Amino acid sequence: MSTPNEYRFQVNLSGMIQILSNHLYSSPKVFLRELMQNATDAITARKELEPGYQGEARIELTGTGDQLTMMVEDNGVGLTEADIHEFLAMIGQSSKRGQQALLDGETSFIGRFGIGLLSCFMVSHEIVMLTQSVKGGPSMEWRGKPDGTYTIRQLDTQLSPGTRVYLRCTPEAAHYFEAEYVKEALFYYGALLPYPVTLIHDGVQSVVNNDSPIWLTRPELARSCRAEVLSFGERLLGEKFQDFIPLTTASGRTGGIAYVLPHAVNLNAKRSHRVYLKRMLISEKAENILPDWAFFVKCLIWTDELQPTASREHFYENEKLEEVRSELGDALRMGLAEMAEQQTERLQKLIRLHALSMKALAVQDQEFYAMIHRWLPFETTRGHRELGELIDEGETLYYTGSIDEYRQIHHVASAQSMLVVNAGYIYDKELMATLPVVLHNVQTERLQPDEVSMTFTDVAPAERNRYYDALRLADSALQRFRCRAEVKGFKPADLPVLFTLSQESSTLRALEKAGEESTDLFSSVLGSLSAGIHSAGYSTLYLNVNNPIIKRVLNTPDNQMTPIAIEMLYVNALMMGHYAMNKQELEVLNQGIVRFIDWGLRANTNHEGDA
Ligand SMILES: Nc1ncnc2c1ncn2[C@@H]1O[C@H](COP(=O)(O)OP(=O)(O)OP(=O)(O)O)[C@@H](O)[C@H]1O
Repeated sequence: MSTPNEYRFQVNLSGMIQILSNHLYSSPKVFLRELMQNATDAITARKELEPGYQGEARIELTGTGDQLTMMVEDNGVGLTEADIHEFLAMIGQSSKRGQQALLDGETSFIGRFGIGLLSCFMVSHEIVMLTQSVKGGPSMEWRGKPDGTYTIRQLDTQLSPGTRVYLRCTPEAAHYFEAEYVKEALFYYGALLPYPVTLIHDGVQSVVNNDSPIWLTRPELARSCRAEVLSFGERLLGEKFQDFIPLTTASGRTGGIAYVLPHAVNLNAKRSHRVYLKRMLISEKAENILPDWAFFVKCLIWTDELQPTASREHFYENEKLEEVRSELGDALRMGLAEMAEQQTERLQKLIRLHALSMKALAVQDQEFYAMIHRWLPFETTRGHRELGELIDEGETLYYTGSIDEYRQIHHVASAQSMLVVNAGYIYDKELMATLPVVLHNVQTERLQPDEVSMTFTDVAPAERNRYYDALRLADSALQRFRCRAEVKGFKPADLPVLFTLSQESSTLRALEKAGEESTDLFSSVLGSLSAGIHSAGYSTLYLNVNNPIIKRVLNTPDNQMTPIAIEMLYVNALMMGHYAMNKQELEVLNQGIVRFIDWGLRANTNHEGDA
């Protein structure tokens, strides 16, 4: 057997660049972020060698058209010839992964994957780097091409330590090299950088990041610089905010500002925050850095302890992230608690705008619920009210468990001034159920629609006897819907009937509806399930003796008209209660409408004939 020959994998660099640009980076514009990160890391490395060293970065734009060139210069550590061979000539190799960093995942640098520089090939056909290491040696030039070839040469002149990267734009990327665009992009990525970033164009120099405000590193000071914090948020996040909550953590290695969104947000809206790693913008879409309930804020967060993924757009889901997320959540919660104690008007305003968020949080945290409960809004039979007002009424708080249940009873309940909360919306049922646990002097009780009938007035036996014939006709008309008729008096008088379902009949209706829409096999399974609850599954159609139409129906029973009128009132009550109708009920509705039109027209023709 011959010995196997050993070969080395070859990398198709242009193929890899395609993959990176299509799958890793969201847009070619990220090349500037990668260059700024490298400059920042180089300055950090130099500061480690020379504590107190003042770093800076300069970005110069020259030329026009296809000669448009960008130069990004830093006064960081630079590279020796050996460094170039080790780190620039080898994709995936990075000078930023020291032994310790590998062991504990901690590093003072942003880069770690050894691929960031390749993003420059999305906007340029060549990367030229001139560099001088602080360790000495000659100044070097490295030229890399997207086909994977590169050249290295020693320069005749000695540069001062640091690195310059030159890129000449491709025609498609010209936009990313325009001065206005570059200025905005530099601010976007580098607004918080702790060293000056200067843009030079047409002989004009401008520093794009002014001095970092003090509250950046110490968010607890932000409150005393309110106007400045708000205008900073507006410039960075493009929205006019009116309120914010500083976010601090115990370690002080992550912090930020949570700007309260000035508009209500959809529960499903993406909760993306802007995160700076070592003061450099890493992600504007970080979704996983705050708890889910924090959808009423947009945050600027800075951290030096989390690890970004290679795309930089997310952070690794690890224990550290979990810890930071929960600490930031606590800080937000504490900010709200402080408002509840000291600035109730501010909190009230916030809750009005973001009630859903507050309710989500209150469901999770009873202490918080107790603190803010007074301002939570609910829909009730007495209009939209805040919970504090409802509690002050001093009554047991009745609530329904679904919107449909509420619809069934709210006419009757509100006509009788009965206070019922519609707890059918998200979180409301849980909040009503746990309220007595949170506030011991408050009673709540879930109301079933059939319990509302208890507030009806009974009809005297003699009067009831008079309706015997009409009720018999009504019962037999409703028999096939497993419903019975009952006469009661209730308000409002213009409500002719009220339909209520017991728990069993509600299940039965749902099973039957599902059966109609399922395959034969499944519907027979559902059929056998429903057989078990048939006997108990009767619903009730309450006929309101105070209503003029019902009075007429009850007082003039008619073998032909009464059953049809009762059937129509029955389907009408189903519609009012938002029940899904089965086929049989829909047929009744259709036939009834046609019949009534027919009668109406006939009656009209007869009148005309009379005339
Ligand atoms: N401005 C610079 N100054 C000094 N060294 C640099 C500079 N830019 C790049 N390098 C060197 O080139 C290497 C490769 O850079 P590249 O941006 O591709 O990857 P990285 O920054 O190490 O990691 P990542 O892919 O996570 O950004 C770096 O590890 C660093 O050694």
